[in-house]
Amino acid sequence: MLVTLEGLDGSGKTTVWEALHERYPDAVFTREPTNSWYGDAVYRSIEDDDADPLAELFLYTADHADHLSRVIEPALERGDLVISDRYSDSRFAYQGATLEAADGHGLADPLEYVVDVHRPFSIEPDLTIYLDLDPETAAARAGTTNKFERAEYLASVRDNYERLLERDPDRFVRVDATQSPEEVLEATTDVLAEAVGESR
Ligand SMILES: Nc1ncnc2c1ncn2[C@@H]1O[C@H](COP(=O)(O)OP(=O)(O)O)[C@@H](O)[C@H]1O
Ligand SMILES: Cc1cn([C@H]2C[C@H](O)[C@@H](COP(=O)(O)OP(=O)(O)O)O2)c(=O)[nH]c1=O
Repeated sequence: MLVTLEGLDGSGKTTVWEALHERYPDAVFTREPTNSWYGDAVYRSIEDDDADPLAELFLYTADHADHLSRVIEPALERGDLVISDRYSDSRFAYQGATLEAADGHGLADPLEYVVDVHRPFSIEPDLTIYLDLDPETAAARAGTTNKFERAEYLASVRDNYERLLERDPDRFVRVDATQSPEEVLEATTDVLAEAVGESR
């Protein structure tokens, strides 16, 4: 079973993901960007304020393809529970917003384009937990250390996440990320326990 955690920078994904290690000791914990050299390339791009948005999309997507074949597919074939801190929806929301800000880069609907790029080869999560937080609080928590962590940009990323939730209401579960870390963890654990129970 593939579970993904999504949300704006600073929404508390990594905090929850780390706490879940203890609750699900047998699960495979993974993340995007990954710790491979593809992931290193992605982090170089994040630090580059002038990165071409389309080039950046394909760097992230290369990292995702490698993540699928090296980590996700083998784990799912073994029947493991996989919990990923960010996954394809981050690309749909973030690169959709970056391309949109670049006048769509000639694309009629950047978010749909990014979804289409993934469709032939990617694996859809069984469950996506969306940590919902307003962009101002998210940017403040994240510390605005990179180009993606500014409130204005995060507002358009959040709009994209809302589109994704609307088109896929059965896969997404929204968790209110303004709650305390303990409450966010409890809500996430409840959702996970139900989903894991159902899949047995
Ligand atoms: N529920 C919460 N309420 C307040 N602060 C939080 C909460 N969850 C995480 N934080 C803090 O916000 C910052 C970003 O959290 P993090 O888990 O790294 O978010 P993300 O992985 O989504 O970027 C960290 O300093 C973390 O301690
Ligand atoms: C996985 C992924 C991340 N990102 C962005 C979100 C983050 O600003 C940055 C690094 O991701 P991450 O290390 O998960 O940041 P955080 O823990 O602050 O949420 O990359 C994308 O734009 N597209 C993607 O596909």
